[in-house]
Amino acid sequence: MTDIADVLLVHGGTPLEGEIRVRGAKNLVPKAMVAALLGSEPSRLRNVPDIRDVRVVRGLLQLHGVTVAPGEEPGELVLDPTRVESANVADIDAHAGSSRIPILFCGPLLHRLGHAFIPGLGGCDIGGRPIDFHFDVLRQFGARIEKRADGQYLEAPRPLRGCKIRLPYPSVGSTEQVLLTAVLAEGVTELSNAAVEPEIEDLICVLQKMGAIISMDTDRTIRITGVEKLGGYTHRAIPDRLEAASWASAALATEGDIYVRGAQQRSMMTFLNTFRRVGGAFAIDDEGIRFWHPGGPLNAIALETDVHPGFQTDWQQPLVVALTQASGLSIVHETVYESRLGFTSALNQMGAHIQLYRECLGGSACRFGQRNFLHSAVVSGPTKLQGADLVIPDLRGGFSYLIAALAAQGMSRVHGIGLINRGYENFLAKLEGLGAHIELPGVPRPASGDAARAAVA
Ligand SMILES: CC(=O)N[C@H]1[C@@H](OP(=O)(O)OP(=O)(O)OC[C@H]2O[C@@H](n3ccc(=O)[nH]c3=O)[C@H](O)[C@@H]2O)O[C@H](CO)[C@@H](O)[C@@H]1O
Ligand SMILES: C=C(OP(=O)(O)O)C(=O)O
Repeated sequence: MTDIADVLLVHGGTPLEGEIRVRGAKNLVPKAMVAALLGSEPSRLRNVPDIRDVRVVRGLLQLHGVTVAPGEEPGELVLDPTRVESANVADIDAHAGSSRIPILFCGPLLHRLGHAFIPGLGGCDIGGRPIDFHFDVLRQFGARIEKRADGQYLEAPRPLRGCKIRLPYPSVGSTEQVLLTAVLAEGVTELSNAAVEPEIEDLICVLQKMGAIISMDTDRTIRITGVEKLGGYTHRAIPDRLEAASWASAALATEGDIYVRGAQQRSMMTFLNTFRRVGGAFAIDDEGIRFWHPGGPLNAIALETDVHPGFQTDWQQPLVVALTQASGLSIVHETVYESRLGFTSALNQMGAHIQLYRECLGGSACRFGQRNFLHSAVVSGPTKLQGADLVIPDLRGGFSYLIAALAAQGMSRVHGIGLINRGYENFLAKLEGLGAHIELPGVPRPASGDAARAAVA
């Protein structure tokens, strides 16, 4: 049963207007925290958001003897890895919780301790999310992996050695696994078909600051020359382009106007082009990006998710809500995850017309085409949305339901909002600051000035 404090009442129909701030990227910050484990000195990470994935990694680092303390400026963490130690596997399991990051502890712990443990992983339920590439990679470095009832146990009988690896698909996590393992492995590692998302580039920046030698070729090949020792780093995390795009989609779907302080053009090029094709307006300055609905009808588009520099899959779900308001037929082809369109059935209950297909609709045939996955959608719009009872299925799906509820007429009851904390810092205060009419049953609303201040804090 859903906890009462986990239910949000949303009174829709009011455009979201005002300013919010995004801080460091969910898909970089926890990994930069793991990288600190590789150093022989403390590291300083800035622009750290207060989200659940950060708390999970903080807990796991502390279990391994890393001191994690606040730094001088707000949102700064100082991570001291000088006394790394083994942790109890039951404690690791208890802390790993909802995040996928624990698998990235493998390389650093194999280097520091000679052994590691992978607990059950969390992360969004948007596909099978196997970890076979991670295991293949770790074995190639020389790790031994043993599956037991409570998780996977790893050991490095000899120092890990650099190797030549080709990923079957440019997986973000597997690329990071290679980076975090290769930097202290003996010799050279060559990784081809690597993922090159902006968060991966930022992780490479972190590792380079620590003393790693990493080069990237134009053909998605990354070369890492192992070094004997790494120092600490001081780094400001890149802003969260996924959260920024979610607020942009919220502005469009609610016919609103949101200035996203911290949003950066460079990492959002593809999103911005798509947003403009749909008919959204934006203006970029040095501090952030303003997104708004310029009035008039929105345009239906064809959209295909892909690895960077393609349209990021985590942008897909929030934008689909805006596409329910566009005139005509939009086609969405999800090529990264096989089951990332299930959230649309609740949108249909609210009045949207979204039909799912097993075929690859759109540009190219993808890995899911000849299989039984509903991974393409046709969205016909515009449709008026009505408030409904919604149960949040995953992180971006959850934020999408908030957008849909805010765009809808009447009241929605959104269950399971705790999940949204995994990737959206302070989202309730941000919503309040943008003028959303929301209520947590049994919890008094802050004064509107307090909410507006909290939204940009
Ligand atoms: C914490 C984090 O950074 N999460 C992001 C990361 O997830 P994550 O790193 O888990 O995603 P991957 O890029 O690894 O996954 C992409 C595809 O590769 C497949 N795959 C992956 C690994 C493996 O061992 N075997 C395998 O088959 C997956 O099932 C999926 O179909 O990148 C995704 C793609 O940009 C984003 O949606 C997630 O927000
Ligand atoms: C899929 C996502 O994250 P994770 O990999 O942490 O589940 C996401 O951020 O949308």
